[in-house]
Amino acid sequence: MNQSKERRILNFVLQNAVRGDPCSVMETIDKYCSEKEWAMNVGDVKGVILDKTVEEINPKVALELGTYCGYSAVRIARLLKAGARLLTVEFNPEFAAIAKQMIEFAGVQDKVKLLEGPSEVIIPQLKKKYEVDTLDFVFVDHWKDRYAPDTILLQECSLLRKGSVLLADNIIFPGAPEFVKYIRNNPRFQCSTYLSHLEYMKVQDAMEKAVFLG
Ligand SMILES: Cc1cc(-c2n[nH]c(CCNC(=O)c3cc(-c4ccc(F)cc4)cc(O)c3O)n2)ccn1
Ligand SMILES: [Mg+2]
Repeated sequence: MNQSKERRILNFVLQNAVRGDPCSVMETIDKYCSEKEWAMNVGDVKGVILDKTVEEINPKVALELGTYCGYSAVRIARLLKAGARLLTVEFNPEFAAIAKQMIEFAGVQDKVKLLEGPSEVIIPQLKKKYEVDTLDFVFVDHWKDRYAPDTILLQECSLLRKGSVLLADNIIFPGAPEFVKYIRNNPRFQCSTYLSHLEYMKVQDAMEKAVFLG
């Protein structure tokens, strides 16, 4: 049975990147996906916006919705300080299996917990099952029609505190219009938009940063 694109990406990393070196893993994925096969990693251009946001917040507890191959989990985890952790949620079992190997190869597995399942099931489990109090940072990068409902669910589950930061990918392409409408008109969030480009393409995209005001 022929290999998936995600398996080809992982194999390219295993054969070409430096084990235990997160930057090498990121560079190798970006090389493969810009030269050989496009894939929906946040990528090296929007990745810098993600880096700056994580460095500014220096989160103790971070959540990622949409692991995919683990590119942004590696990207975020490499910046986390000792004792800080990233919980990342992936719905697709094949993607989760690839991401697990990617995260381990990069050597950031001690900072990352990969949770398999749909966001609407996992989010309500974070407090009791995964011992989360509140989230300092959330990277929203999963199904675009789940951005708004899951932002509401995070609030309903009391997972956000004054100053929690959400960073949402793909605000322009593929787009998350319900989320943009919800978050920009919501007095409980302070929003800013970072114009950029879709990963590995000249197509315009953007990221939305939303600070929860409590
Ligand atoms: C419900 C639930 C879901 C998840 C979940 N896990 N993994 C994902 C991946 C979601 N990501 C995307 O679909 C995505 C798509 C594009 C794209 C596609 C096609 C184009 F032509 C152009 C751009 C670009 C991107 O940057 C994206 O992020 N969701 C996890 C948990 N619970
Ligand atoms: Mg994305």
